[in-house]
Amino acid sequence: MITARGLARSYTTRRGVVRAVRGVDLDVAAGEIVALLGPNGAGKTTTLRMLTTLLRPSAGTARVAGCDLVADPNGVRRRIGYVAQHGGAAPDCRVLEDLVLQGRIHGLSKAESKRRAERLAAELDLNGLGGRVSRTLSGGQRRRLDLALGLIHEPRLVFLDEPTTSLDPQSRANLWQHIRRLREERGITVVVTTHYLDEADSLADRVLVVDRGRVVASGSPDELKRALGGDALLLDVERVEDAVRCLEALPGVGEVHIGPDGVRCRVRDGGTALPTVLRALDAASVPLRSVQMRRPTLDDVFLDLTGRALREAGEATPAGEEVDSVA
Ligand SMILES: Nc1ncnc2c1ncn2[C@@H]1O[C@H](COP(=O)(O)OP(=O)(O)OP(=O)(O)O)[C@@H](O)[C@H]1O
Repeated sequence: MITARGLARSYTTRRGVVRAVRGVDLDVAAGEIVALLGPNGAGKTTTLRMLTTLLRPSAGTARVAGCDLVADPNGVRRRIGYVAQHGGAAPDCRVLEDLVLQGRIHGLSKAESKRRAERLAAELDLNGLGGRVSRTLSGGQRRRLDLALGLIHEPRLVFLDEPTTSLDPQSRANLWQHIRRLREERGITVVVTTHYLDEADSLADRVLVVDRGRVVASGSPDELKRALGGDALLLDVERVEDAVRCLEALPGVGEVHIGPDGVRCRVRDGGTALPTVLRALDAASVPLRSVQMRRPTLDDVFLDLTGRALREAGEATPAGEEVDSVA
């Protein structure tokens, strides 16, 4: 459904050239749900905007839904759906009117547009809301309407940019359910960008981890976590620097990292390593408040690949913001 090679995009700003995407290769098969996972500024939106023809690549080639991205952008546009980060619903328009209008923009007859609008409203739990003005909808309802607007022309491939940002946990899980069901029932292919680990983990068949404009790993969430192996230990300690020194000196303890929740490290087998770790911290007089042992998460995968935790990466390092001075 998508084949991209060496996709790149730079922005020229007053400070210089920002290389937002630096050569992305991508293969997405029909019917897959693929997540581009990365921190703020990693280049996810730029990649999506290129694949949806909204932005011309500075370099690289791609075929999207059977059409060449650069030679036939209209062909691509006709075959895909795109739901932007802030959605496309008109705040003062009524739900069904907006859906019908969107269908008409895609060249559907009034009757066909209305039929599809009603079907989508039913599928996406918008029944009974057809007469409501969009700005009065809840966040979850609004995102479902955005999704419906992106699907009215029945594309085989849909791109969703950060679909659940600013939704509460229940509405997020509900939207994932809808997206999965649309895939099951309509067989659509979904490419989604996210900086939420749980979203990539529970929604996607395959995750492409994006950092500083590059894909640094790809695989199913389980494959990525399995490849890492071992267990993660999270230690809430009082003297963080001493704890780090102590852990780094222990054989079999790797990737010691200070995060917002405490000191994190990886060990081959948590059950065996834990007593050794606790004894060493005690011997170094490092007070321990709590310890958690768990299987690796996608955050551990990101940490392993980049040396930074995903949740901190956006703030700690302006990924992609490496500015090359203008010649
Ligand atoms: N129009 C623009 N002009 C200049 N720089 C830009 C522009 N759009 C994006 N960038 C920069 O390109 C880099 C990648 O941005 P992009 O929006 O693609 O990242 P992202 O991973 O989607 O982040 P987010 O999750 O915050 O949307 C960032 O450093 C960003 O500041």
